[in-house]
Amino acid sequence: MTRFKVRGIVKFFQSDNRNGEDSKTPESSPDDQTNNKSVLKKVIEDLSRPSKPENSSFFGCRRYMDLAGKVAVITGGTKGIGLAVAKDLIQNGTSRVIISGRDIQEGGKALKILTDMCSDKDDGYQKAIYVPTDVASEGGLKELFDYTATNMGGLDILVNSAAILNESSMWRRMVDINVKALILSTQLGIDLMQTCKRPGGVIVNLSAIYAIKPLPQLPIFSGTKAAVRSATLGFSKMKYPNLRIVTACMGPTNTSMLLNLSPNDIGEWTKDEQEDLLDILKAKQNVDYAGRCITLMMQFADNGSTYLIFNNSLHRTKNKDDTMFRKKMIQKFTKFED
Ligand SMILES: NC(=O)C1=CN([C@@H]2O[C@H](COP(=O)(O)OP(=O)(O)OC[C@H]3O[C@@H](n4cnc5c(N)ncnc54)[C@H](O)[C@@H]3O)[C@@H](O)[C@H]2O)C=CC1
Ligand SMILES: CCC(=O)/C=C/C=C\C[C@@H](O)/C=C/C=C/C=C\[C@@H](O)CCCC(=O)O
Repeated sequence: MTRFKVRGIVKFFQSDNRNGEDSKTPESSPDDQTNNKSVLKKVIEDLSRPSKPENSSFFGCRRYMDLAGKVAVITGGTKGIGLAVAKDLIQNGTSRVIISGRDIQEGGKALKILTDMCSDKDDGYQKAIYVPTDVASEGGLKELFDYTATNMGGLDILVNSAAILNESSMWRRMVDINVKALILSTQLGIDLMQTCKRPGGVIVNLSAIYAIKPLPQLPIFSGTKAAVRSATLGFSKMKYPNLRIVTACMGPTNTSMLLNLSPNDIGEWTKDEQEDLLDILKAKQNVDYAGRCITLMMQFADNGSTYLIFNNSLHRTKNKDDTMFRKKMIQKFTKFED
């Protein structure tokens, strides 16, 4: 059990990241394992500072957004991390949670889970709503935001979780869904949050740890997630009044794609690459923990901040402006001298 306490909110998480993954790991020497682990450890140390779950504040942030009366839209909310966020929002008093996703059967199942959760404290209106949407379709995305504007009168929370992982000839679709759709959704979210009766809100865009340290096995996926991170930071620089736009870099999380992954899926890579990947995957985390962290980000995170949710712990990156070419950043590069 992991105890997670923030400003009086106490939640308990069952950590399941040790569930049998060792049995899937191919043999490697203890030295190799130590080396891989130390590389990974260094990446995390370099880019983040450890969370302090028992702290009475969230990384010293003073802001707190009350979820009561809020309307949330979650793209890719019918499964995995998106659904975990939806559950967490319902549990913590969000008034309306709209989940969207392509697959109607999946949407129906997710809606039942959410509806069952809120039936005993229903205030006479439907808290969870499923809107079938293919985010790859511009028209479909616009309909989702039009629906929200018309039926909810505005939007306070947007989580862009919809994505796919496919490095095959389908990679163009991956770019369409992971990058183009997320950018359009962010723009539509900003527009609605700006123009509704209660202007402002928070947008959380889901990136990946591979945006920071690309995986050789997933170059295109890593690239899409780097684009998400950078575009999100760029949007945050526009400093829309009362609007926060933040990035969650996800580490491997127990969702369907990862649960079904076996070492055979790892393909023809070098031994070092395979072990590096397996080391990362061994750190897979509880999906509900990921959902909880994303809600906390919504409530507390500063505009433009990036958080890493990795191995059942939450980290905030040191630099808000880490993609900007500042003097200090330039010093990290070797200058060309002829
Ligand atoms: N699970 C993990 O280990 C990691 C996840 N992430 C990111 O976290 C986010 C959530 O991932 P998971 O929950 O693991 O994935 P998942 O596959 O469990 O769920 C993805 C959701 O996106 C939806 N979706 C996919 N294509 C869509 C489309 N064209 N239109 C509408 N909805 C669509 C699916 O229906 C599903 O509800 C993604 O952005 C993913 O890239 C990043 C790194 C690691
Ligand atoms: C929304 C889907 C998504 O982004 C899910 C991400 C889940 C996990 C990413 C990461 O933690 C692990 C990936 C490991 C991949 C390992 C092997 C590859 O061979 C899989 C290739 C899958 C593909 O091409 O579709």
